[in-house]
Amino acid sequence: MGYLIKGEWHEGWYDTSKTGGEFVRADSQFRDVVTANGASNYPAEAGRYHLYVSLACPWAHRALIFRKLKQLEEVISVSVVDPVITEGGWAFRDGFTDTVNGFAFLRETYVHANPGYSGRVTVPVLWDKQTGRIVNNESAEIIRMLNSEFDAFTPVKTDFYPAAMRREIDEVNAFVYERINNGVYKAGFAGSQRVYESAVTRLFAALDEIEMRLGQSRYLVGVTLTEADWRLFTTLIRFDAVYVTHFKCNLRRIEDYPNLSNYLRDLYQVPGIAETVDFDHIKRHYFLSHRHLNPSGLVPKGPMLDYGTAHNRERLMARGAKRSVS
Ligand SMILES: N[C@@H](CCC(=O)N[C@@H](CS)C(=O)NCC(=O)O)C(=O)O
Repeated sequence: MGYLIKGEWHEGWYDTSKTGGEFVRADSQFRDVVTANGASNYPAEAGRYHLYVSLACPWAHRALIFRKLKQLEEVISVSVVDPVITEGGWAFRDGFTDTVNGFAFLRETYVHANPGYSGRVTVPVLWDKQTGRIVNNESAEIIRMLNSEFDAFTPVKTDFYPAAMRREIDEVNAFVYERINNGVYKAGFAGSQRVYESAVTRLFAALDEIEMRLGQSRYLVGVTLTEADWRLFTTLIRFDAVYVTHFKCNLRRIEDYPNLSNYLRDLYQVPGIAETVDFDHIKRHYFLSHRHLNPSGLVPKGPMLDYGTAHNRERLMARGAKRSVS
């Protein structure tokens, strides 16, 4: 694992010494947008854009979910990196190939797009084949583009970020991002016992709150399945398999929460979603990439959980969310 400084690769782990042991996620740097109406440099077109993803990564998983839900498989192509990060960062090897540029390492896309790039090399990356540039490497923005800007090229017009619900979706997203999506990393990458304990306590307080909310409504924002649910899903589906042990988020499992565990099954069983979940990549990525957290390099065999079993969420269809997160 490492990062680029002015286009040069350096090996190195996240430095938490300057932040009192706290893991601080850096902002993504490529923030252009694809637009349906040509209002940006990147007009929506079929076959022009490419996604670089890891099947292991919760942020990249968001993008794969939106590509699947919006039936954009023929419109936006994909390259999958090797799930294990070793020296050199995310790489294409052992059958994982960069089908657009033929690069050996993902970092080459960053340097190609910006030769002076300094920062981490992360997935997902939305690449423009026409200009050879990175359009965007922020999953929260990539899913918005897939949700709305490619509707001319898909029969699926479902809007997962409807205008009338945006305020509430944004509110839930902010809470879920800070306390849960990033919360598991704050626990797992904490550089001291104090920081870890505080992170894990905040994480589970947030899960308790979401558990209550999901007792009132089928989805995070009432009876409509929205972007907010998919953003939570990618963390929940990794939780019992990885975060409980590898990141020491072990006060409870998702399986121990009646509402969260049924909700997770409900989302997992949405047509197409199970195909986007790859537990082999997920487990190998975390347990083999962060070797200082798992020096033996052994990948756990379990847990034995089946997300295809029945859930009880339909009974909540008539009711909307009454509670709001604080
Ligand atoms: N804010 C970014 C975060 C992406 C991210 O951190 N991806 C991780 C994989 S789960 C990564 O590529 N990490 C490599 C690194 O930090 O060196 C997004 O949501 O797109």
